[in-house]
Amino acid sequence: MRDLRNGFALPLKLGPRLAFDLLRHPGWALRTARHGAPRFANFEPYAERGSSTQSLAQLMAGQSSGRLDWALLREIRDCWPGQIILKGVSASQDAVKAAETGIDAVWVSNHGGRQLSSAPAPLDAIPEIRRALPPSFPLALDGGIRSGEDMIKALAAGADFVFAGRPFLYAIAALGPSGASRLITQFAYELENPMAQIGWSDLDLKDGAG
Ligand SMILES: Cc1cc2nc3c(=O)[nH]c(=O)nc-3n(C[C@H](O)[C@H](O)[C@H](O)COP(=O)(O)O)c2cc1C
Repeated sequence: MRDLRNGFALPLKLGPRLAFDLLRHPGWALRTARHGAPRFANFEPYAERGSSTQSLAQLMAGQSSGRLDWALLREIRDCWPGQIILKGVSASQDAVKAAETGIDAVWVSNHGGRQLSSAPAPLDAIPEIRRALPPSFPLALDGGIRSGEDMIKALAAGADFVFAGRPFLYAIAALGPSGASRLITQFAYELENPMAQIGWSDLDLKDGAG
């Protein structure tokens, strides 16, 4: 699966635009030359290091084949003694079925809108899902969370846990490794003002608060 379009052949092929990027970001160019292009560590058992973007995309597409139906989920449940969180749920009927199948928590998500452009926004989907499940059933949410205020909306709409994906990529791309902790500090800061505005003194009190 090794593809020679990685490495130095690629900039030459892509021409002046990439050469311009290399000149503007020599540190990045040197790191890439030394360590190779960034890769998904979780793909490593399945794809050779240095595989092309196209072959990784094919591998990924093979993972989304629609084979995961409720019967298979039941089999997985019966085989796996640990906890299972089902990610990608956006309909209350599916959330209820997941709970009936013995799933421990549901993660309301459209995978960042990257799989199906028309998938509903998790923030729109979660209130009905929350109403359909017992209050103590754990619900997580991600997708489009960009600020502390977004987190408050998700929590108020029924989430027990809120996650962010791409903001961490952006923060690290902009600031390097320290970007991740900087973003967490920023999120914490952004939570404080809306909490004060709506009278939440503690996130644990959200269910009892106005
Ligand atoms: C580069 C990238 C790769 C992702 N790969 C997966 C994946 O393999 N499986 C998955 O369930 N979600 C995947 N996601 C979706 C994230 O887990 C998460 O649901 C999404 O990024 C949340 O939305 P946000 O980025 O708007 O916060 C990926 C997201 C990005 C940006």
